[in-house]
Amino acid sequence: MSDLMFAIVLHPAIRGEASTRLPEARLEEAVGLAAAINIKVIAEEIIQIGQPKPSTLIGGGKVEEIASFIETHKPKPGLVIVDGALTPVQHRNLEKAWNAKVLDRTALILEIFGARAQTAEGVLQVELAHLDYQRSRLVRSWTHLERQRGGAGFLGGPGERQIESDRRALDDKIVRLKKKLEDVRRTRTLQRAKRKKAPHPVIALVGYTNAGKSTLFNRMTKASVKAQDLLFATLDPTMRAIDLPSGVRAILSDTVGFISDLPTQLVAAFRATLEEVLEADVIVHVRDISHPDTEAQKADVLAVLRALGIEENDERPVIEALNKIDLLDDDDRQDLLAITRLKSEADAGEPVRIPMSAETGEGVSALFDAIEAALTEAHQEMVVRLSAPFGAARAWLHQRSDILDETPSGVDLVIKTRLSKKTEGQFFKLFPAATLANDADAAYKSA
Ligand SMILES: Nc1nc2c(ncn2[C@@H]2O[C@H](COP(=O)(O)OP(=O)(O)OP(=O)(O)O)[C@@H](O)[C@H]2O)c(=O)[nH]1
Ligand SMILES: [Mg+2]
Repeated sequence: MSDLMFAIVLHPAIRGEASTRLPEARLEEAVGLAAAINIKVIAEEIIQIGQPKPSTLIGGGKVEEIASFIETHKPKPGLVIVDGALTPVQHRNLEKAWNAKVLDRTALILEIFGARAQTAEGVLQVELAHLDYQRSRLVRSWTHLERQRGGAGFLGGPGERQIESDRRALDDKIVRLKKKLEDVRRTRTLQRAKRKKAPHPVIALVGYTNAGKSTLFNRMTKASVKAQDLLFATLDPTMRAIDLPSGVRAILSDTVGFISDLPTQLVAAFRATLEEVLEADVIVHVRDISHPDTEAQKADVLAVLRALGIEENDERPVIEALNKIDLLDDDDRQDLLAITRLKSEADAGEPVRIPMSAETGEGVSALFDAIEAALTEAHQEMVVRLSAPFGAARAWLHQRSDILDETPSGVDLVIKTRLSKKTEGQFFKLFPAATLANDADAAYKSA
C-alpha cells in the first residue's frame, strides 16, 4: 500500500477539445491537488492526444512507455493520476497495463473531499458521492459488457451476474447512507432554524480552491474586535459571528473551495452544506488575482454557483475580493488599482471589486466597508406603523429583523427596523393592515 503514496500525474491534452486554460497550468493544478492529500509526485507529463483511444484513451506506445517507467522506477509508483475523464473500460485497461491504481480527475477530487470532510454530514456526503460514482461506473461498464457479449453470443455470463449483484449491494448501501444523511440533516435543520431567529445577516465567502478564503476568514474574524463563536453554540466550525465596523453583527461563513469540472455528484452532495451560500445576504467571491488563470477560475466559480441555483440575475449583492495583490509586481498592481477605480464608477450592474491581500491585510478594511454598504443596501431601514392589535406582527418582525426603535403612537406601535426586500414583501403580505411610515411621519415624530 505504501507505494500508493508515490504517483505519476498525467494531463491528457486532447486535440480539438476547447479549454480556457493552458495544459501546463492544468497539469500544475493536478499536481497541487495530489499534494493536497500528501501524495508524492515523482513524475508529471502532458500527454498530447490526437485521437482518444476507446480502450485506453492514451496511445499504445505511450501506455507502454509509462508501464516500463513504473516497472523500473525506484520507489515504484503505485498510483497514476489521469487528469481527465476516463471511461470505466479505459480505467480498467490502464490499471491492468500499468499494474497500478488509476484515479481520474473525478476520483481524485472525491479522494480529496474524503480526506478533508470533517463534519458527520460532510463525511456521509462524500461517501454518498463516492458510491454514486462507483455505481455509474458499474452501470456503464455493464452496458458495455452486455453489448460485447451480445455480439459474441454468450449473454448472461458470470461477470454480468457479478456486476448485477455488486450493483444491488451498492444500491443497498446508498439507501442506508441516504437515510443516515437525512437524520443528520434533520438535526442540522433544527439548528439552522434556531439560528434563523437571530436577526444577523450572513456573509458567505466563496471562491476557487486556494483563492485565500480561509486566510481571509481568519483575518476578518480577528480584525473584528468582538469576534466570538459563543453566540450560537451550534454554528458549524466554519461560521463565526463578527462585528462590522458600524457595530452591526453578522455571521461570516467560510465554504468549501470550488474547482473546475467539479464532479456533478459532488455539486449535488454539497448542496446542503452550501445552503449557507444560497441563503447568504452578501456573497464575497474571493479571487486569486495573481493566478494566471484567474479569469477561467472566476468562470468556474460562477458555473458552480449557477449549478447550485444562484443565477446571474440574483439580486443579492456580490463583492469580488481581488486577493493576493501582494504577489503582483508594481506595474500589474497599479493597473489593477486603476481599473478597479474606474470600474466602480462606471459599471453599475457589475460587482464591486476590492483589491486586497488577506496575507498582509491591505485592503481588508475597504472590503469591510463594501460589505457593510452592500448589507445596508440589501436591508433598507424603514419605519412601519402597526395598528392595534399588533402582537403578532411585532413578534414576527422581532424574529426576522433588526429592530432599531419602537415607539407607541396612540393604540398603535411605530417600529423602526431594517428589512431586506424579500422580508419586506413577506411582511406586508402577512400583515396587510401595517403601513409604511416615514421618519418624517408626523405621527411618528409626535409620538
Ligand atoms: N501571498 C499571499 N498568499 C495568500 C493570500 N491569501 C492566501 N494566501 C495563501 O494562499 C494559500 C491558500 O489559502 P487558503 O486561505 O487556504 O485558501 P482557500 O481559498 O481557503 O482554499 P480551499 O479551502 O482549498 O478552497 C495559502 O498558502 C495562503 O497562505 C494573500 O493575500 N497573499
Ligand atoms: Mg479554505
